[in-house]
Amino acid sequence: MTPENKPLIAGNWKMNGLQSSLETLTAIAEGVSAFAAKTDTLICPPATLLRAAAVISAGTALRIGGQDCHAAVNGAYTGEISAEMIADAGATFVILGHSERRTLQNETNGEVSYKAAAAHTAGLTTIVCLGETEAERKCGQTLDVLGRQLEESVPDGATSGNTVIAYEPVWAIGTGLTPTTADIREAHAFMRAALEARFGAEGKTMRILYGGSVKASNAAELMAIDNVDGALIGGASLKADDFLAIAGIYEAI
Ligand SMILES: O=C[C@H](O)COP(=O)(O)O
Repeated sequence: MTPENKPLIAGNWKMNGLQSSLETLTAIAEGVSAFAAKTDTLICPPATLLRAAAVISAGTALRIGGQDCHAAVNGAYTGEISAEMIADAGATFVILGHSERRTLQNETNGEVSYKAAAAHTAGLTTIVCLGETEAERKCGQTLDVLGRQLEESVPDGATSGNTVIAYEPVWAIGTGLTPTTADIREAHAFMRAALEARFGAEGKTMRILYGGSVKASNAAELMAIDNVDGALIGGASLKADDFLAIAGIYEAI
């Protein structure tokens, strides 16, 4: 990480959040200012809340992001949202390649890379998600899977300023399960080496988040692991107190 790239605590609301949820977002936007010196914070709400969330967070330390974007600039893609539309709404980040999309939408590494390039063109910072399935882990394929996903999902124009990596073991998402500290250390060290080999100094400082059942109870242990530069949080980001408890973790590390 670099001084301008502090650890990042990001919340992915997934398909959760109505207009009434903006009260929670307001509480988060107000609360993260206490941690802004040490920690970057981000909430990625559903697209229906993006503009309102950007208006609420304007002038605060909280950043807003989308959860996906189309690779095209515009056109006949019913139901899709372009990177430019996310930026136009006032967001500055976008999550791409989340396993729930890779699995449910059969999203490929190549599609993620094209989307990431479009997001960079629109001025967004991408959070590119990677992770092995339980079957791949049991077959000892974790590092092979991560290496291939890194190589094929991250476009050549990636820098530490426009790209964040999120390692999310698929079997740890929403399950309450996490890999061992040793397994997370090994995966993040492997990804760091792969990023440095491909992107040089940019790869050395590109942030690598951990995601998968991060809670206030385990965040300190997880965030203290080498090459873990923050977290991508699902369930624990839906309540302000839960998210702020994790966002403040670097105050104590
Ligand atoms: O994007 C967030 C990840 O899917 C983790 O979700 P979770 O914290 O509910 O396990």
